[in-house]
Amino acid sequence: MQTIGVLGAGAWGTALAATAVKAGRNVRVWALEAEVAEALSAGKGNPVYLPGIELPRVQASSDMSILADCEAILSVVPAQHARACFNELAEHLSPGVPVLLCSKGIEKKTLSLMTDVVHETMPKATPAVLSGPSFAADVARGLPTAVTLACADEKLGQTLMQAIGRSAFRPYWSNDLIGAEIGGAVKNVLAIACGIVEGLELGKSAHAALISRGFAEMTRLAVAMGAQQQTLAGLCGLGDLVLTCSSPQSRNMSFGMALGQGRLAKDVLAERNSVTEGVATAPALTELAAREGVAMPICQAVHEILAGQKNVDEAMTALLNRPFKHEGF
Ligand SMILES: NC(=O)c1ccc[n+]([C@@H]2O[C@H](COP(=O)([O-])OP(=O)(O)OC[C@H]3O[C@@H](n4cnc5c(N)ncnc54)[C@H](O)[C@@H]3O)[C@@H](O)[C@H]2O)c1
Ligand SMILES: O=P(O)(O)OC[C@H](O)CO
Repeated sequence: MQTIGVLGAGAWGTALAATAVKAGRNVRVWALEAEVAEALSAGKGNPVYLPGIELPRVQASSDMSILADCEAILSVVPAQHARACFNELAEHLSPGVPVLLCSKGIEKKTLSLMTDVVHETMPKATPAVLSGPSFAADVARGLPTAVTLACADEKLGQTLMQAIGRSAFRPYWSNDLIGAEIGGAVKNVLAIACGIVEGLELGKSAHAALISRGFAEMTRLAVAMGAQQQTLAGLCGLGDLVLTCSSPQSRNMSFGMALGQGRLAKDVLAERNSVTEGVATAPALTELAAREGVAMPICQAVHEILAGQKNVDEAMTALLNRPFKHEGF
């Protein structure tokens, strides 16, 4: 597998393109913005979404035909834009080409996971999932990172791992796509909750409790949707939950911190050109949890805050006054 396409040139698409180049691949990138494509093709990196990171020259364009003939596609567009992008990508994709889903979210309109969106829009593509604790800036700087690469076919999984992996970017194979997707989507909503706890200065004990009980929510939903419980204990579940809930480098966590400090969601989001995936995933998760009959009180509290149904104090009081119960998942 020599030629890799990257759909989406935000911070993560850029970091993954840099990784694939370092792994020895030819890399082609589709960027929404022509100026981003021009900068990437000129070897100037990505001044809009990942400034200050060197990226050896890649072929980039804002015309999606650049991805035709690629042997694998890394999809790194925000979850709410994936369907529209895949509809366009379908015209350029050869049958059977693996599409490695690297974004972390659930489609709000349909409650679809990204693999569902691939099946619906590009039925001849082979979906796989890349998810785990990995800040784009860390990966682009070559700092050590490990992620889950979930793919139903182990041989294809090995091929994809060889294509993009290297010593500082270590993929681990799993056959559990649903577990990998749910882990990545839910941790973003929990990171907003952790940020709120941090912004309210409720202390590290509350922070740890939230991570543990959030992990139980993530696991409950994933298992109800057909995932293996052990997947959630891995990089794409607990690993990413710990990273994202522990650092304001996370957009989701820093967004939650701002809410906890009394700022309005719309004002914080208006200041950003980057995506805060948990904002759209929170309402989707609340609906999914109801559909699957699982309790996700922390994620629901985040949704209620974002929907203006409760303020942060009311949401926190409601969570703290839930009945005492058995600790299990
Ligand atoms: N940044 C990270 O550290 C990181 C790490 C792992 C996973 N991810 C995931 O990767 C995905 C992309 O995040 P990011 O950080 O690379 O993005 P970003 O926040 O850096 O940039 C936003 C991206 O959204 C794109 N975009 C905006 N409107 C669009 C539209 N209508 N159609 C298509 N694309 C559109 C922009 O072109 C840009 O590429 C998210 O799901 C995120 O959760 C990010
Ligand atoms: O900045 P965030 O919150 O989107 O998190 C980035 C990555 O998903 C961390 O693994």
